[in-house]
Amino acid sequence: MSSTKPRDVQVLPIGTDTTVLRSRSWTRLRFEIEYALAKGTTANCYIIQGDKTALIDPPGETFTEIYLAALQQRFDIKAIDYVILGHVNPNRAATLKALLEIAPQITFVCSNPGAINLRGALENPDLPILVMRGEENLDLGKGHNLQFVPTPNPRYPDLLCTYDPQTEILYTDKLFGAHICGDQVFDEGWEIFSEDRRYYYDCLMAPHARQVETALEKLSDLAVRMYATGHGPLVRYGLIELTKAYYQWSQQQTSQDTTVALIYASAYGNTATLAGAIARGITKAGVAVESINCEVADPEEIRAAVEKAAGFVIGSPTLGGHAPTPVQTALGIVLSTAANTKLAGVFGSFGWSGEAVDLIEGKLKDAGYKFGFDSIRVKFKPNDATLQMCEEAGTDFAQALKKAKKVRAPLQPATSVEQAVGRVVGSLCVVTAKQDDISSAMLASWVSQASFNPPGLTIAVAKDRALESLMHSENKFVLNILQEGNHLGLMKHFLKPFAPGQDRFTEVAAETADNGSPILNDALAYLECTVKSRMESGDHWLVYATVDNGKVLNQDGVTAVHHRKSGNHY
Ligand SMILES: Cc1cc2nc3c(=O)[nH]c(=O)nc-3n(C[C@H](O)[C@H](O)[C@H](O)COP(=O)(O)O)c2cc1C
Repeated sequence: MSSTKPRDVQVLPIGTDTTVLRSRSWTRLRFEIEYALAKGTTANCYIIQGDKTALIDPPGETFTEIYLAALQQRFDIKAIDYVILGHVNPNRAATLKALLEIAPQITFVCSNPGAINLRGALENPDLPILVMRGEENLDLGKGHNLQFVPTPNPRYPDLLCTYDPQTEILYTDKLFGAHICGDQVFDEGWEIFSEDRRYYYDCLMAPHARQVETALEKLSDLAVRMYATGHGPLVRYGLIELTKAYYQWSQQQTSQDTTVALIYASAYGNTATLAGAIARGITKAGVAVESINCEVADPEEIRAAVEKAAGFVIGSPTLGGHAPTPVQTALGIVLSTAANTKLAGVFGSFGWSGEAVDLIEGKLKDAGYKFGFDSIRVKFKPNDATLQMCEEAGTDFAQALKKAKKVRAPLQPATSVEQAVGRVVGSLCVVTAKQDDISSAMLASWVSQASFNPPGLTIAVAKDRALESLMHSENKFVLNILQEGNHLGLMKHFLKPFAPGQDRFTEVAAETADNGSPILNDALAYLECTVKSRMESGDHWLVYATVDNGKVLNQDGVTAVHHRKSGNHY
């Protein structure tokens, strides 16, 4: 859905006295892991006009101008009484300042941590702010007697939901969103958004599933007809299913028996972005993350998380040649709590000298900890390739923990059922994919034709494969079918362990297909494919793709087939 359409603002009434203004960005947008599906996004703002007028969540500065124009066309900005912020993002400061210039009487409404951030972002210690702790109401008149529910989590400690009993709309900011841009304001045919909503949850919510569960409980008493989300389509039709799914996905995380404590601080968001990518890599390998923002966590919380975890990862920016004090305090707690048999990892963003990562790594090394990945040092803001590397480092970390557990459990011989399943054969293939600066590959034999018209096939991709992140709907890839007798070299190459972010193609002869993915010169045939959908099937994603193009490279060869002893292995 990537497009060159210009940014715009879509305006639609959604309830009594209530209108949404969706600032739309159609371009692919990938500067944080949750945008990896590259379908653009919308920044949703709402206006409620009771006797008093409230604006909820004005967009960031890339929209300031067109947003104000759209607002001015339909509403009297001078008449705005309140601006409610479900989350204070510093990039909204420009829009807020512009609003204040036109309407200096505006009172801001946010949570207590939000108020601290807002005073900083607007560089005004005397800003009029109504702080909502959960007990207070804000009566706009005409029945819009707003209630507020703080739903903090480590990544967004200031998150605040707003409920309007008049319209039964719950303004959820980060909760229940999706990064997708389109003309559809609501989620009619809601299943079409399932993959996007799941991915959004996996990236943004899974690392603090415990706090999501608490938020769901707090919100469960409200009679809600619609979730007015901060991003993507508003949730009306799939409301019950999405709520249930949030419960279920969170429960899947909180009931995992292996967890990693992900402890970090981030002054400007860069280290937090790295933390997000590492968390995604860990959770996709079936290990839970307990994410901890040292700036808001109390020592007991850090201690409990580290004690329970099989491993820990610490992230820190370098500020003034040091790790910030909350990170140093957390490090002290880790060193005094965690047995040195626990696996460790270190990462951080820096500007020029980057002492923080060295300091943390040094102290952990001195204490005898083993590392699940080489320490990650990223200059300022990470790019796509860095995020991929972080995700893969997270997966390696989780796999090392799982392997350590397996070693302790004795190996069982294959059961007769497993042996029988093993008699299902598949062709040996290599799936290759390249999107901009990111590429990946995977040996695959669970491949099968699935449709004649259109020509389509399915591929089972293990959830913890690096390639998995390039196998979402509308992604392109090449299926390289290997030739019997000429397959061992390629098989060996693609089965070997690669370092996080390592290029899989430097030592193999390949050309580029029309869809941008590599074609292996030694393949018997190749198919250029587009992912249409994916189905969750246990520990794999079953990817259905249609074939756009293809060619046999050697008419005399036959397909290499993979014979197995057990259905428990590839
Ligand atoms: C006040 C200040 C001091 C900084 N000091 C250092 C430093 O001593 N060494 C360094 O490598 N980078 C330094 N930086 C750069 C930050 O480490 C860099 O911006 C990093 O991306 C911040 O990560 P964060 O977004 O997670 O807070 C400094 C930045 C600021 C604003």
